[in-house]
Amino acid sequence: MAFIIADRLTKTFPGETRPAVDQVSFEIKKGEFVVLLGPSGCGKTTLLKMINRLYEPTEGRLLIDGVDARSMPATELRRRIGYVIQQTGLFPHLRIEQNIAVVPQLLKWDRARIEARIDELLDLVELPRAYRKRYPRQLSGGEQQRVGLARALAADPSLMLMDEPFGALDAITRARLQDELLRIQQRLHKTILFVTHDVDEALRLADRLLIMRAGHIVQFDTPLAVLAAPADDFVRDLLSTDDVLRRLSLLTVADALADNGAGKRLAENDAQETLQPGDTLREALIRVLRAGGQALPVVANGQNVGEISPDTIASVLTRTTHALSD
Ligand SMILES: Nc1ncnc2c1ncn2[C@@H]1O[C@H](COP(=O)(O)OP(=O)(O)OP(=O)(O)O)[C@@H](O)[C@H]1O
Repeated sequence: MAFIIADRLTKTFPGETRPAVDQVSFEIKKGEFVVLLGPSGCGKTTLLKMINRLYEPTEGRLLIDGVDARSMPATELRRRIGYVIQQTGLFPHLRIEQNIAVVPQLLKWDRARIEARIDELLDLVELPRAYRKRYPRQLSGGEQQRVGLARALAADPSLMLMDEPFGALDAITRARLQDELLRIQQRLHKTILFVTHDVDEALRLADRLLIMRAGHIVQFDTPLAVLAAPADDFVRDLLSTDDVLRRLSLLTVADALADNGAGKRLAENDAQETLQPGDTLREALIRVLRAGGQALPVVANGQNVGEISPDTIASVLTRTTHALSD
C-alpha cells in the first residue's frame, strides 16, 4: 500500500470562490523523494500544509501509512512529520541544542538520549558540535538551514515536508545543501515532499515531480519522463528553458564513459583540470568549454579512467534526445 494516499483533497479558503487546491489525488511510495513544482500561487504550500494539518482540508481524505490523518490530534500528527521551511522557523531565543531538542522534549525522551541525539544530528548535517551553545543569529543562513533540517529529523520521522528550504540561499550554498539532502535521503530513506519553483532544483532532487497549476496536478512522473513527454504546453514551457543543459544535468560523466569505452587507460595528460565520474555532464560541459574545448581526463581513485570531449557530450545528448523523443 502506498505510504501517502491523497483522495480528492481540496482547500477553499474562507471567502474565496475558487479552491487553492482542487480535488487533488495522488499516491506516494515509502522512501520516495517527490518534488512539488509549479508557478507562484498554484497551491504547493497549501497542499503541503494539508498533509501536516496546518490547514484542514475542506474536502477529501488523506491517509498516511494507512492511517487517516484526521484520526489523531493535529499536534500529535505534526510531531510525527518533519517540517522544514524557508525561514527556518528556529526559535531565536533558544540555543541550537535547544532548538534541535524541541520535539524529543515534547515526546519526553530522557536527557541522555536527547543529548546523544543532538550530537548525532549535528554530525549528520555536518555542523561542529561546538555550535550547540550558539543562538541562531550567530549562524549563517546555510548553517541555520542545516539546524532546521536537524530539528526536523530529531525524532526520526518517516515523512519530511520541506517548503522551499533552500530558497533564500546563494547558489553555491544551495547546491551543497541539495547534495547533503540527497546523501541523508540515501542513508535514512525518508519519504520527502519538497516544494520549490526552481526547475533545476526539482530535476536534481526528485524521484518524481508533481507538477501543479492553478490548484490541479498536471503531471506526476519521473524527471526524465516529464522531460521526454510533457503533459501539455504549460509543462513544456515550465521545463523547456535551457532544456539541453537540464538534460545534461541529469547525466553523469560515468554515463558518458559507459557509452565510450569505460576503463580505457589513457596516456599521461598534462591538463590541469580533471573530471570525476560523479560530475554531471552539465558541469563537464562547462569545464570542457572553459578549457578551450579540450578533452579533459576523468580520474577515479587516482587512476585515469577515460576522457570527456565536446564530441562525447554531443553524442550522449543526441542519443538521449532520440531516446527521449522515441
Ligand atoms: N491563508 C490563506 N488565505 C487565503 N488565501 C490563501 C491563503 N494561503 C494561500 N492562499 C491562496 O491560495 C493560493 C495558493 O497559495 P499557495 O501558497 O499554496 O501557493 P504556492 O504554489 O505555494 O505559491 P508560492 O510558490 O508563491 O509559495 C494562492 O492564490 C493564495 O493567494
